[in-house]
Amino acid sequence: MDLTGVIIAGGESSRFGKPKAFAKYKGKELYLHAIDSLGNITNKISVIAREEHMECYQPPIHLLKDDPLFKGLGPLAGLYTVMSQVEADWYITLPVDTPCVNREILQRLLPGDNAKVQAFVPIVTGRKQPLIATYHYTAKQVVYDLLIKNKRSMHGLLDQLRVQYITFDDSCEPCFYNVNTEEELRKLQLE
Ligand SMILES: Nc1nc2c(ncn2[C@@H]2O[C@H](COP(=O)(O)OP(=O)(O)OP(=O)(O)O)[C@@H](O)[C@H]2O)c(=O)[nH]1
Repeated sequence: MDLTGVIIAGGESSRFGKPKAFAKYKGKELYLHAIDSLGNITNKISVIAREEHMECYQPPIHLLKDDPLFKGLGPLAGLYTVMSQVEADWYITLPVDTPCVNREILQRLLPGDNAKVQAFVPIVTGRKQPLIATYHYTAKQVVYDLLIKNKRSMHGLLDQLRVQYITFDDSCEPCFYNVNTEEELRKLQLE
């Protein structure tokens, strides 16, 4: 199985006030946490970053910027970018701001035998987590069709794919925590 890891890091970090990718959690930048987590399951990883930050990542990293057609249209634009520029059967996505996702979680999202499934998506405490999920390359056209109509919702994408939902125990919720503000990161450091 050809699986590419995708770190979605092209957001504005407006609530955080500075680029989240380079904020430190437990002494290490958030983007490096994401690389380490995905590195447990694949050695092919692409980071979809903002153009103005390309120089700030430490090589060797495969960096991409949003396809100009959909630049800034949210995480869906990041998914489209990697699907159109990196050939793979499957893409496993991770936002740059979820430093507690671990190998056990990602392993449960690896594609299974059901050839009809186009996405494996976690559900935790009743909430779908489409940003931390695995997508088949056949989803690319669906992503394109949404973005070209300026539809940016990842949940909207799920509505149009054959999805297998993976339900996680409520106790896993902290692993899915995503950091939006500096205050949230400070609190997380204390836990
Ligand atoms: N490639 C790409 N990634 C994005 C884009 N917008 C958001 N993301 C990423 O998607 C994930 C979730 O983004 P949000 O938390 O909603 O947005 P954010 O820009 O990080 O933060 P805010 O500006 O405070 O909303 C983060 O990892 C972002 O880096 C985009 O337009 N392109």
